[in-house]
Amino acid sequence: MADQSIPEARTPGTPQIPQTPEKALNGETALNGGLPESASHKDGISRRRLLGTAGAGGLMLGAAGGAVGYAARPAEATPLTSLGADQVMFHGKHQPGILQPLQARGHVVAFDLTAGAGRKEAAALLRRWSETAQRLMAGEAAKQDDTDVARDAGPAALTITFGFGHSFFARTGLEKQRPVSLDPLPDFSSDQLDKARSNGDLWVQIGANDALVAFHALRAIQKDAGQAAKVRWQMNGFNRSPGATAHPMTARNLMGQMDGTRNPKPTDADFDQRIFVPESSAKDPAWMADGSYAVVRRIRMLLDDWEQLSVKEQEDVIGRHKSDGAPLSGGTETTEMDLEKTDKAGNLVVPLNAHARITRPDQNGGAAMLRRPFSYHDGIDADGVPDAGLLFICWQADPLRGFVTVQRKLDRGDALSKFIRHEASGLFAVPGGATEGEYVGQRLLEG
Ligand SMILES: C=CC1=C(C)c2cc3[nH]c(cc4nc(cc5[nH]c(cc1n2)c(C)c5CCC(=O)O)C(CCC(=O)O)=C4C)c(C)c3C=C
Ligand SMILES: [Fe+2]
Repeated sequence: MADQSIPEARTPGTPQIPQTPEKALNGETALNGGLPESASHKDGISRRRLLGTAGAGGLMLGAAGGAVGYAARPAEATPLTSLGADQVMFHGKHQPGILQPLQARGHVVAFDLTAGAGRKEAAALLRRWSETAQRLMAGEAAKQDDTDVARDAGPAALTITFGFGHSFFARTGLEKQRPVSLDPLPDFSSDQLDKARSNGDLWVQIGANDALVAFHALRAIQKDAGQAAKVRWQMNGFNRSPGATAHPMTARNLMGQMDGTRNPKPTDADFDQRIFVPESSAKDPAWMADGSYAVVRRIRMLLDDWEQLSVKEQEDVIGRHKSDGAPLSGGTETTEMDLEKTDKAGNLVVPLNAHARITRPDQNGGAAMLRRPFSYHDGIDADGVPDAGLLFICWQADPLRGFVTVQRKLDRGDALSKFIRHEASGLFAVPGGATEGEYVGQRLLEG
């Protein structure tokens, strides 16, 4: 099929408004992309309407600029809602899909290179994937054989992120470039991992605030793989839809808890150091500069057992109130937890094995990670048990200092562990973002 993109449909001169990553992550987004509400009017369209809700972080385009790519949009068409118009830029220092707010839909998919495919085919694949990601994230059609699934929709904050697994490097003759941080994760006593749904040569994370936009991207990425790579496993997830709450709030997981409260923030002095590989790293190859390591765990929630607990028992497992996420030691969601506080009987109000106590960086030698999960639900097993839980995805500069340190601690006595089961696992090196004219991973594949 011919290229359907009509770039001239983008409003000429529509400004691209950068958002600070801090606002992006926390969902504290100005409706007008940080400009005064009354700022400017363009052709009678208010700036607010033009830009839409700047909720996706990265660089945003708004309603008039977000829906290019499919023809037959009437000249007088009503602009897209802010949700559809939200656009994240593909090019940048870091790949998209790390710093942006959680999207309502997510797909994660791992590929293995096929028998005949090596470095050359992998490079061509990453080039194709990068072009597709750039086009789809801009609301354009795929270059070849677009399926029309996202026709009529804007980019809806679509992000597509690419990573390399341990096995990729031997397959492509690039063993010398394999980061030591990709060494296999240790076994944990609570693991019940399905090897067929773990790891993989290549990993792609897709997020969007519209289910059709997300599926469209997944299908395009799969078709681009062609003869070079085959799907190894694929998982689907979701989060709350933007706008579902009266004001931006921390997401809830399928146990009903507020989950994400204590995520590191880009304004933290050590944020970059904890989450991204520095430009000159003694431990990492140069091609990983500005990249990050993603640990992906499919964690089933044993909801029948969990839901037997009283709310008070559930709160003791986590160490925070279920209603508002406030620590059991008092205050609001953002109040610092008082680890020493005792009740009248002298018992600690935040139990020693509470999940939110033992995962704290100050209890783990500073270990920190950026958690950016999706919930999942894959139906109900024959015995009536929901196959549901968390696609736990966390980002860090060093998985040994981040995920592994904390998971070892959890293994030794987390109150939550009775109610969850780790069923699949992956560890991927996610290189820095591509610059204009570059594809993701080029510094590795052509370095
Ligand atoms: C190894 C890392 C972690 C796994 C695995 C994990 C699983 C998991 N967590 C929840 C629910 C909550 N986690 C919370 C906090 C929290 N969890 C981790 C790490 C892992 N969680 C960290 C590093 C933190 C933050 C600690 C801190 O900095 O204080 C919370 C509390 C609210 C919050 O801060 O987000 C909840 C709730 C589930 C349900 C789960 C597995 C299914
Ligand atoms: Fe947690």
